[in-house]
Amino acid sequence: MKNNNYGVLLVNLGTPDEASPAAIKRFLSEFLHDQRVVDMTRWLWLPILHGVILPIRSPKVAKLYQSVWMEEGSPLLVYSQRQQQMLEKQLNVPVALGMTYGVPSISTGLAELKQQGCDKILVLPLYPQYSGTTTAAVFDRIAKELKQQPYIPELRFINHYFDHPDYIDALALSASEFWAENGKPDYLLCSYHGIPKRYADNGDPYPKHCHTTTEKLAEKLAMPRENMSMSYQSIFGREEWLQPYTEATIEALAKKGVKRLDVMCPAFSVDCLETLEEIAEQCKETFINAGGEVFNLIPCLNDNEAHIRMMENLVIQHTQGW
Ligand SMILES: C=CC1=C(C)c2cc3[nH]c(cc4nc(cc5[nH]c(cc1n2)c(C)c5CCC(=O)O)C(CCC(=O)O)=C4C)c(C)c3C=C
Ligand SMILES: [Fe+2]
Ligand SMILES: [Fe+2]
Repeated sequence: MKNNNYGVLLVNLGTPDEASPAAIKRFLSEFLHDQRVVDMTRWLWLPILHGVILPIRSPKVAKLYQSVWMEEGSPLLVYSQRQQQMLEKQLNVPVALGMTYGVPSISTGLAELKQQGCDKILVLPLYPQYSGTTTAAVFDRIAKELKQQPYIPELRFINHYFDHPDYIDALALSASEFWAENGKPDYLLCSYHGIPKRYADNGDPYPKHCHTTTEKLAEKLAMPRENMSMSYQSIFGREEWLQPYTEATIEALAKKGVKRLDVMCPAFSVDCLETLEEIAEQCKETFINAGGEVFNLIPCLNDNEAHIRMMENLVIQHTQGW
């Protein structure tokens, strides 16, 4: 390996280590304790979390995870590990994987890089669109970890890549390759993970980033704008989230006469519960029940060659001078 003394920490959200209610409860508990994710006053939120959400949601969500679980484990982890291995091979510098919640943690990822002699670290959160709920949560974890160390490495942090030409190209290529094999749909919907609307009103740029990604992708695909739009999925809790909601959009499209619908999920770097179950299973059922005929989830970029090349270029750009 080259010895520039720098390493890359790839970060994603994290996932349960088993598809059992107990493992999911552990994961959700860590995730939903983070005030970046749920900002409600602690004395109000903690009784709801421990008294209602964890006991009720864990067994329910366990069944959903079981429906997408792969032989090697949770899809989010399996694809993330492939990305780490491929990027390391491609760059020929140490690349470690760390999850904000669960294992492998950010702490073990940083330790791995330290052990390999890296005193410069580039952090690449695999969230193309910045959100305080995801990207800033990564930053918090890194700061918390390094707080305990006498020597901190030189750090660089990639905030977003929602409009990076290589990212847009990778998305466009994955759609065109999918269509070359399966034919073109009547309509393409870009479904992004949602956040509470209030967070955006308070300055989270996430929806602006999602809009830009969609616009640039539409342009690149030369897709007529009447045949393409965007929406937000994975609503949680009672307050209003970013609109339009994915499920209602899909139902309306079927009722308007769209027979074949393809959905892409550009905010997800890898396929996971939210794409493989919520979109490919639940939303497909909604579409068919409302009169649609053919529904496809275009897979996430996962370990696509173009996706790894995009990461490689991001790393090269952000390590100039190292
Ligand atoms: C409670 C609020 C949540 C916010 C805000 C939120 C933002 C957010 N999440 C992702 C990416 C992922 N989320 C995933 C699962 C997931 N998300 C929430 C809640 C919030 N997400 C929950 C409770 C869960 C767990 C499943 C469930 O109980 O429904 C995942 C998948 C993880 C997996 O194991 O496969 C991803 C990825 C983004 C990008 C985002 C904000 C932009
Ligand atoms: Fe989420
Ligand atoms: Fe979901």
